[in-house]
Amino acid sequence: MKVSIIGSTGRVGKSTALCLAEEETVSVLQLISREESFERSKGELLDISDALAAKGVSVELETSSNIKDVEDSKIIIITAGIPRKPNMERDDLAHVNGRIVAKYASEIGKFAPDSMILVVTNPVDVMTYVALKYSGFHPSKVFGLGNHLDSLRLKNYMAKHFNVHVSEVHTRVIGQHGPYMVPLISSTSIGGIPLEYYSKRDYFSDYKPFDLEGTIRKVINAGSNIISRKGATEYGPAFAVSNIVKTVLNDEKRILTVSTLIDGEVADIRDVCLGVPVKLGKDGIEGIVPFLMDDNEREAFIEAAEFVKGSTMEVMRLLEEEGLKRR
Ligand SMILES: NC(=O)c1ccc[n+]([C@@H]2O[C@H](COP(=O)([O-])OP(=O)(O)OC[C@H]3O[C@@H](n4cnc5c(N)ncnc54)[C@H](O)[C@@H]3O)[C@@H](O)[C@H]2O)c1
Repeated sequence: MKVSIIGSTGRVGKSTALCLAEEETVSVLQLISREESFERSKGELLDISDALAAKGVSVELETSSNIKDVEDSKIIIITAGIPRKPNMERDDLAHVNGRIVAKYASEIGKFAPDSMILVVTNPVDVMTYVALKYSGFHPSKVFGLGNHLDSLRLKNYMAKHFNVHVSEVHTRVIGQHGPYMVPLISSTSIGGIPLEYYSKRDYFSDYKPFDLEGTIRKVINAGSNIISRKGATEYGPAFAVSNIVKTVLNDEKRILTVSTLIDGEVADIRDVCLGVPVKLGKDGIEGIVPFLMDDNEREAFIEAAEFVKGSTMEVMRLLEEEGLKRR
């Protein structure tokens, strides 16, 4: 069970490394960095080793600046790339990060042809498509983190509002990891009871009206809100990545929302990567789980698809113009 992280000296990369190692999800963790970050990567490895000793956990940690060392990985996580600064949209990074992701995906296709790729680099839906096309992998093997994190944020806000354990909230966010995200409110339930019932009667003695619009705005702005205060998001993405990796390595068949290629399965949308609920197991995506949308959600999902597709096609055109050849 070898897992590699590309971009392992970055804030998301190193937090992900610690999280995966301390949960004993993997047996070998390969930290890949650029040549100029190699010493730093070694430092991260030593620091994580100390943490694991304190925890009494034994995971083999390796570090390399040679991409060839991703070979034999089951999953390769790409976190390499430029992060957003305050007041930037994720989409502003599409071209510059597209180059980085295309290069690594192509090398992964060459050195680890039987692996799976989990993309974290933003704008993640566009980058998932780039990784898919430049690795030459089957769509079931390439997926992106975005809406799983958004879904966790929504769950968390709702659990706090209704004062229930977070596991009682069943909800998800689909579409784009960004302003075109679509919270699936029509299928949201708390303790198995549809959300709409909670506005009709007082289920709890401490019931307060739920501000749905305000909560959705909070989820959309959650990343920016953290970035404007501390410069980056780290722990949320790292633990969300760990959920996905564990689900695959342990063949858990959990239904998580990841960015994946949509090709006619939803609202007749084709050839774009977006967040949808999928069943995940040891071979990656076992299928998109059919889900219900009301008319507004469907319209918003189609709008998200149009936006992400426009951005994706533009990046693919620029990469091809620059001579980056697909596998
Ligand atoms: N999908 C999500 O939910 C999510 C959440 C948080 C961050 N992100 C994204 O993850 C990426 C990393 O964020 P971060 O905060 O860790 O950034 P960071 O600046 O801390 O780390 C970036 C990493 O990428 C590497 N890197 C930078 N330029 C590179 C290049 N040209 N070639 C190869 N490697 C390069 C750096 O060496 C470093 O290891 C960003 O694109 C960020 O927007 C996504």
